[in-house]
Amino acid sequence: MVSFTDLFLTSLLAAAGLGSVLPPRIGTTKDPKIGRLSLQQVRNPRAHKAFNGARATYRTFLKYGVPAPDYLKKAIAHIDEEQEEAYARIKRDTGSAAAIPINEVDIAYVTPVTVGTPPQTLMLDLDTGSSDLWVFSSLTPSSQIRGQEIYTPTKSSTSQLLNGHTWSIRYGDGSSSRGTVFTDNFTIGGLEVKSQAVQTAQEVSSSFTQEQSLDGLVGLGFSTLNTVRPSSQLTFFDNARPNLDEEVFTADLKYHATGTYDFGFIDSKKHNGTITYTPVQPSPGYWTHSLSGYSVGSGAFQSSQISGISDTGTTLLYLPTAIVTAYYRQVQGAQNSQYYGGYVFPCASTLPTFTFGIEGARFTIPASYINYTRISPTSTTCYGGLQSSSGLGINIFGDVALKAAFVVFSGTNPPRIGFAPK
Ligand SMILES: Cc1noc(C)c1CN(C)Cc1cc2n(n1)CCN(c1cc(N)ncn1)C2
Repeated sequence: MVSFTDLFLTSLLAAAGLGSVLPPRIGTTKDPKIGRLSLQQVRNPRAHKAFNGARATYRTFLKYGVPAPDYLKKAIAHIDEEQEEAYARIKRDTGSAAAIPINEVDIAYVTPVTVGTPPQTLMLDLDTGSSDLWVFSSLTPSSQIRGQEIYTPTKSSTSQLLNGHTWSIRYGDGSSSRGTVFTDNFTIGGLEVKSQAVQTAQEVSSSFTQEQSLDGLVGLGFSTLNTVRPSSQLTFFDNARPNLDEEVFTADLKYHATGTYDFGFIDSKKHNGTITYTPVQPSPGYWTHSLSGYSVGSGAFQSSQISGISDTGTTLLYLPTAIVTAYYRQVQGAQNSQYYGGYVFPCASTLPTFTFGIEGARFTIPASYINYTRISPTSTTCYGGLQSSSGLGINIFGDVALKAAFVVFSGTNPPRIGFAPK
């Protein structure tokens, strides 16, 4: 038989958050035959603070009506104080920084970062589709620099040459860069990584030279894709992860507006409703996952697993030809132009929306995102934000799709990616 006193003590300790130190709490089942009460205990889920023994002893004095000695009350305060200090010392890092479109059609987004001591500020493209952190630098030939900010390692007291290491990268559009490697302090949005591998460009292709608003890239793909040799280097996220509150970073990219990248936390003010997660295949190193299907305008949703990569460094949405033709079939005057290298249509066309599925959730890309840009400032022909992936060998969920959602890149084990409405 369980006495009233035991029940009282148990409920008192549970209420005091001490339930976690008790054997499991008591559930109740009544046995009609013998009128006995058997109680199965479960943990108090709310008991997350450390145990204060002095407080437990104090309560025992109370329980038996014995005045507690003064030293006991002081002991309770001493233990509480030390526990609070301990919690404060477990510093947990987070960061938050702007994602600024570099031109009027959101061709890419750049984020202010600092490198070195004293800090040198550069505007870099955070790119989940690659894993090299490279910058225009004092080692880049001046003929290849046109207005970009550069990192000068010799001006940083914390820079160190990574002797004998080089890198070379080529992107999907044929643009490329290569060079040498330093380590230095690197921060994004207040989140610092000491001794981050910073790849200094000794050569960049003309398309980077022409992009004066972009001083380099921060690869946020998996570190397996890093091109530094003889030993590959870790991405900023992989270096920061052990100190982050949560092993995540989020992308809140916006149409013709500045959004944010957050590291180490999920800002509930940036999304509405639930985040739908889906598994990520981390090999060979992209954020590879599947869509659960699509629909065009108000058409019926077509369920089908569409594997691809969520890539913040790619401007447009590239999907299988069958889906893309189904979309542009709804657009009067649309055609797949070899001359312009993709689907184009009269700029005055009324475009349908495009909806993609993540598991059971649905995300609709507004027509305006797909009316991407005029072929030229005076042209009446426009280029689509949705294009065929047939030449790429992979489907790419680029910025046109990602800016329609709040996206959580979760470096947990196993990795996963989450999409939420916003
Ligand atoms: C193109 C383009 N994309 O963004 C910008 C800026 C441009 C303009 N262009 C003149 C310059 C340029 C080319 C690239 N970039 N910048 C950024 C990285 N690129 C990627 C990343 C990635 N994950 N996948 C494919 N390419 C290619």
